[in-house]
Amino acid sequence: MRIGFIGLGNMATAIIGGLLAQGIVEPGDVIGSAKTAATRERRAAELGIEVTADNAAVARAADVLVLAVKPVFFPEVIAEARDAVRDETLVVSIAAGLTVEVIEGLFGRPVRLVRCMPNTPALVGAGCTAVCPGPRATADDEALVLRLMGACGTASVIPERLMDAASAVAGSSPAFVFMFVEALADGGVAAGMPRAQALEFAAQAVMGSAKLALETGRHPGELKDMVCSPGGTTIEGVAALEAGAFRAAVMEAVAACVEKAQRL
Ligand SMILES: NC(=O)C1=CN([C@@H]2O[C@H](COP(=O)(O)OP(=O)(O)OC[C@H]3O[C@@H](n4cnc5c(N)ncnc54)[C@H](O)[C@@H]3O)[C@@H](O)[C@H]2O)C=CC1
Ligand SMILES: O=C(O)[C@@H]1CCC=N1
Repeated sequence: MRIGFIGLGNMATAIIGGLLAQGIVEPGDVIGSAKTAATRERRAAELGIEVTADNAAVARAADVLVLAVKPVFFPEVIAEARDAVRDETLVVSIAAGLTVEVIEGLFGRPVRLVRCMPNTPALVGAGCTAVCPGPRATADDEALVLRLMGACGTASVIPERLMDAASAVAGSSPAFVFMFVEALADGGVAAGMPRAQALEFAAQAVMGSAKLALETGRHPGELKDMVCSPGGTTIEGVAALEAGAFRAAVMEAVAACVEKAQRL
């Protein structure tokens, strides 16, 4: 099976890296295209995959074709590649905001299409991917995408009406988490920790907290209460975050992502 990626940016690279690391594909199974020679050369060196400037060549070679450019470039990329896409090719879009209907409209014909909303932790096998099969995707297509993306973390089928929410909560949220980790480390540095140690402690504490929530299934509020010793230090920090409208700010970040996705 050959997997083609049109676009070799941050997300495509994370997926390819995750698939390679998990041994799901070999470098020879992957062909990709990127806009610039510099990107093509870098990805070829990093990943050991075949690269080209020719999107139609990627489409022609691919049994699974991943459209991994930004939404704004979908019209030109699909116009360039669609005649080379075989009827039996499975097309996977990872674009935020673009619906199955819009993407099929750009092809101008029925295609075996599955929408995915992955995230960058796929690179280390800890991704979270939402999957939405189009009307002409077969059960085997859905199973294949679940297998590929499930090898890079978790992969779950959701209704298309929730894809913008999933894009915010899982696709975009790593950026928010990295901001949180950086801010925790800044606080540690302010209290005298060396920067590298503060970053390691912050990232490990966030990863451990997420692992504790996922593996126990206990509500985050309960887990938060487990940390807040009566009259202790943590509850002072919780009070400071509440005073800074931390939860409201996070909810507003999700809403802003959803609103932008709906405008794409
Ligand atoms: N970055 C992320 O964490 C996530 C991104 N996505 C989606 O993935 C897609 C790509 O996003 P990023 O990787 O962040 O963007 P990026 O800017 O890092 O990469 C985009 C890639 O597309 C290439 N490209 C642009 N025009 C092209 C063309 N005409 N032909 C061939 N290649 C072309 C660029 O050279 C670049 O390699 C977007 O649709 C985004 O919504 C989805 C989930 C998460
Ligand atoms: O920022 C974006 O548009 C993409 C989609 C989700 C994460 N990154």
